[in-house]
Amino acid sequence: MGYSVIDYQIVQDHIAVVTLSRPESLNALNRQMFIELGLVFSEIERDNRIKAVILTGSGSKAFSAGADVSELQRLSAVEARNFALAAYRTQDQICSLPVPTIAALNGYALGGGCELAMCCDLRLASENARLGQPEINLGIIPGGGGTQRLARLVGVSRAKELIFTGKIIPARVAYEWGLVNRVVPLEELMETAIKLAGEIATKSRPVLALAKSAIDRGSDMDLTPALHYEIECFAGCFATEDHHEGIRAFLEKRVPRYTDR
Ligand SMILES: CCCCC/C=C/C(=O)SCCNC(=O)CCNC(=O)[C@H](O)C(C)(C)COP(=O)(O)OP(=O)(O)OC[C@H]1O[C@@H](n2cnc3c(N)ncnc32)[C@H](O)[C@@H]1OP(=O)(O)O
Repeated sequence: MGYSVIDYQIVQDHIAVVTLSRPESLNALNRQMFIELGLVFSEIERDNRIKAVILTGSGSKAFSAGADVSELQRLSAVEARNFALAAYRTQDQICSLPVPTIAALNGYALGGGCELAMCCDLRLASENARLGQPEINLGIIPGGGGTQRLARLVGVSRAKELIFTGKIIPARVAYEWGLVNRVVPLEELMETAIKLAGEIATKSRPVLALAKSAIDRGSDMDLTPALHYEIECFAGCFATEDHHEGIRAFLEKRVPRYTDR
């Protein structure tokens, strides 16, 4: 399928790379971008070969500087709601993809860009990356999950500090706060992301999906139902062919050969 504001590639058989591609506006997120992200993530979901997805931005300056401010400028309250709902649907597709996702933050990840990064399972940042929710400086608040996902990742206090001040933090601070998993030089970012994706891709696809579901759905529950949900996911592993292979390979002292069934 042809895309105009994103780029899509499959590298090393099992790894998909989706690139936000509007470098002239620091990969600002417009309606078309959300439409194409929805389409590409549907394509990825249907492709059983893919075992890890990397989401990054074009150029060396930004992952995404947020929602396209020139589009926001024209919105009525009703249209703003529809825009945020459309973004929510795409984000929900990304969050519930049964395959691990890695955001490779190659520069600014601001506003909707930071919100999109927080929809991924893991975040790697280049040393020049800067993260924040500066919407307050435009007279608005985050509308793409920033008030919720940021607070869950860094705690309510730090989320409030970022959202109330619009302050942008460097990658190092984002790492100290637990907002990104790792910080690497820009030149090594994609190599590191592909290496991590490759490591994940050696595991069983259905078992990765069960691990992701146990963590994500469980973290939206109280502890007791979450622990019961984990038990269901654990039991689900025993319905896969791959768990036989994993256990057999361990006992035979060899590397498992998963078939993703
Ligand atoms: C997920 C659902 C969304 C829900 C709501 C989300 C809301 C938002 O995300 S609001 C936007 C939040 N982001 C921002 O406020 C950041 C805006 N950008 C900046 O502050 C700066 O561009 C910068 C600090 C990121 C970089 O500054 P600088 O190095 O000086 O680069 P320029 O400002 O010259 O930018 C180059 C070029 O890109 C255009 N641009 C940057 N960000 C956006 C944007 N968010 N929307 C539209 N266009 C953007 C900028 O206007 C420049 O274009 P030209 O003037 O044509 O060269």
